Amino acid sequence: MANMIPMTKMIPALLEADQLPELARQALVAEAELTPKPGLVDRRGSGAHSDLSLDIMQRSARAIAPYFATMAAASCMAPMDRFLRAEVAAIGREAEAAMLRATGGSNAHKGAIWVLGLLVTAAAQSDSLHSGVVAKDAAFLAQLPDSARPQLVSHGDLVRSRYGATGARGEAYAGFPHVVTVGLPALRGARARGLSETNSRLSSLLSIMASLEDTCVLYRGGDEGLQTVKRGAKEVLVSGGPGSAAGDEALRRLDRELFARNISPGGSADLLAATLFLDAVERGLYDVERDTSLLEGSHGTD
Ligand SMILES: CC(C)(COP(=O)(O)OP(=O)(O)OC[C@H]1O[C@@H](n2cnc3c(N)ncnc32)[C@H](O[C@H]2O[C@H](COP(=O)(O)OP(=O)(O)OP(=O)(O)O)[C@@H](O)[C@H]2O)[C@@H]1O)[C@@H](O)C(=O)NCCC(=O)NCCS
Ligand SMILES: Nc1ncnc2[nH]cnc12
Repeated sequence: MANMIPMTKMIPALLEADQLPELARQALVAEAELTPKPGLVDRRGSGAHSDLSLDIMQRSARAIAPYFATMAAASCMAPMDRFLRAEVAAIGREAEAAMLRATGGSNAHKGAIWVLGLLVTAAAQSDSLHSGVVAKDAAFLAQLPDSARPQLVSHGDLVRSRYGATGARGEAYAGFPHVVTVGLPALRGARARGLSETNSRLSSLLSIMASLEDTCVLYRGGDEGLQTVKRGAKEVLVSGGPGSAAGDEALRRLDRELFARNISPGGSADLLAATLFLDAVERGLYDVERDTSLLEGSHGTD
């Protein structure tokens, strides 16, 4: 695997191209560690997953990070065209295989490989670190043909034919609206209101959950399950949000309900990771010496 990045290709402003994969890894770990997340793996346990744990999520993040580096390197050396799209798709499929090896066959981060892979590739050759610009470039790349796409039928395909949900592909083709116009404003709005970093990240996740057509939820819980997730997330937010007594009570109710119905908002979790990634990229957060900037505040205790 060629993951050397030419030193001449620097990201303008504060980031260098080889810092992007590390930020992507940090975003995945920060998402996994964020607690308490309804139905999802977090520091408390496995949520609605019998085959995932925090340790498995962390192993998966470590296993796929080198592939983000390979994508960034490929992006530095090529224009944004169908050849780069094909190369990134091939690297993405290698990353999925590495994830499955690291997790003993569990699907920890398939959606995240797609979302962060596209964003890392776009950011590595963007003249701007503005989240909207990076997301738009990533959308352009996603829309180019994936010539080696296997003929397998995924859960997303089944849900698309049953409910018409466009899922992870639709989110990317549209320029990641749940990241740029939902997750990021919610994260920053919560910070501006003085919420802790943990509660700001939870507010961002819940805002995404309140409107996303999450194909993981649809696959396991059907349309009724999706309405439960959307309604429950809105209820937490309108009750005062995470950190308020009523909001925390509504969050605990939602968590119990998703656990009982075996529903997990995995797509929303991936888009929270993408939100944290773009937030860090735009703010030039990466700190080579300390290597911890994005992970601070993800422990559920601040
Ligand atoms: C475009 C691809 C992502 C393939 O998409 P498709 O829809 O065909 O495939 P799925 O297998 O259904 O995976 C999609 C995953 O995307 C996440 N997701 C769901 N809804 C959305 C949404 N609206 N927006 C964004 N992202 C979304 C979600 O991933 C997370 O959930 C997974 C865990 O869920 P779980 O229920 O446990 O899943 P399983 O174990 O599979 O099933 P159960 O039996 O347990 O129920 C976890 O992976 C999270 O990450 C969906 O799962 C893309 O893969 C693709 O085409 N790749 C080709 C390579 C390529 O072009 N790459 C380029 C850039 S890298
Ligand atoms: N924390 C999490 N729990 C379960 N599935 C996920 N997919 C991405 N992040 C996840």
